[in-house]
Amino acid sequence: MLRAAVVGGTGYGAVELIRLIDKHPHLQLNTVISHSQSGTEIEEIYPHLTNLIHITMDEWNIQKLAKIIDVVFFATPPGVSQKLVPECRQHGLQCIDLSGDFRLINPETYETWYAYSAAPQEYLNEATYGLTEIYGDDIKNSKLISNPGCYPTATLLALIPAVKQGWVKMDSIIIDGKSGVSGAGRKVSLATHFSEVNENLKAYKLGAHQHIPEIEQYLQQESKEPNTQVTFSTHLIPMTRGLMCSIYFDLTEKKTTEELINFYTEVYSNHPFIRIRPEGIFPATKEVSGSNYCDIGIHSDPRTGKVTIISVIDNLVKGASGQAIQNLNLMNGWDVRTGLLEIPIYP
Ligand SMILES: NC(=O)C1=CN([C@@H]2O[C@H](COP(=O)(O)OP(=O)(O)OC[C@H]3O[C@@H](n4cnc5c(N)ncnc54)[C@H](OP(=O)(O)O)[C@@H]3O)[C@@H](O)[C@H]2O)C=CC1
Ligand SMILES: CC(=O)N[C@@H](CCC(=O)OP(=O)(O)O)C(=O)O
Repeated sequence: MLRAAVVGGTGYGAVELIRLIDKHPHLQLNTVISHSQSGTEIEEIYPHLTNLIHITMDEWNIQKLAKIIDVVFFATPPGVSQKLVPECRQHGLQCIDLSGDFRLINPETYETWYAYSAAPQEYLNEATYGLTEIYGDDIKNSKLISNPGCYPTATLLALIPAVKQGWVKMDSIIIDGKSGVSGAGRKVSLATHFSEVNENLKAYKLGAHQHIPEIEQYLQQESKEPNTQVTFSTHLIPMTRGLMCSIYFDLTEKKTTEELINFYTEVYSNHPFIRIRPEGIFPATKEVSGSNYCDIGIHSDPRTGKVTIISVIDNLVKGASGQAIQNLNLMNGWDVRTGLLEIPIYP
């Protein structure tokens, strides 16, 4: 049994981790750390946990923590984990960070897009990008995982197989992302106020989204194409969970829908959380809700020569806490599905 701590206790990422850890056969939730609510029972903040999780949230104290836990999940905003991970690693703890603090290799890029100082270089070097299906071999040997952002998860899983084959014209990629409001976390803001979001659809952070450099970094790495750039637009949609990326690109050589679907099905054949839809069928966010699946539909248009890929995830599961558990499974030699095999909640 591995003993776990979750940091950022009152947030959505944390409460989703608590749900997943609770049903994981090799994990025990030993402590929940809260910056704002230490001393408070978690069920006071989240009554849906009543009679299920009895934990009084605590404050951060590495000396105390190191004696009672083996792994720390950080579900905190940018700028927090980069200060706490070094002391965890010095005590030999496994770390999985849900924030963007360790995702960008170049510290200056992080500082530009996140407007915080970057994490110490030593730990940026140590961190492994936790896009499970693509970097599984590296994840198995890592003790510090930088969990991908939600949009990059849906986007990179959809693009990397074709990019690696050299089939994608790298200057043609357009990613149209849409997210439910829980993607913005639990904190209150005007942008996520009910009356602003309900029966409304709006674009946000155009040209300024922190996931742009993350997507470009990994597409560049996989394509070996210097200065890879993408057009990425994000939209807030009036639902709680779920994220869809509609991705468009030009092919470098002719490929039919059937050829692409067969290829993707083969690439992901040993990856239980990726489901490729048959020709003419495209996934919807509800089809993955509450689950760790990433569902992908592909269409190659013979008229225009353009490919459209639709990729959907639950932002809080495959886009955050589920993928974190999936990575922990790999790090510890457990079956990647452990604690995660769940039929999505439908309707
Ligand atoms: N929501 C999503 O779909 C996804 C989120 N992420 C990332 O995961 C991380 C957590 O997201 P999410 O749970 O949604 O965010 P929330 O805003 O819901 O929760 C973050 C929590 O972090 C704690 N916190 C806030 N400020 C500080 C601070 N200055 N120092 C220490 N702790 C602080 C708070 O909990 P407390 O006061 O109890 O400590 C807060 O509730 C973020 O980095 C986010 O970008 C990644 C992918 C998807
Ligand atoms: C709806 C919404 O606001 N979503 C957030 C996703 C946050 C996230 O996954 O991001 P990081 O961990 O990279 O900060 C956004 O678009 O910024």
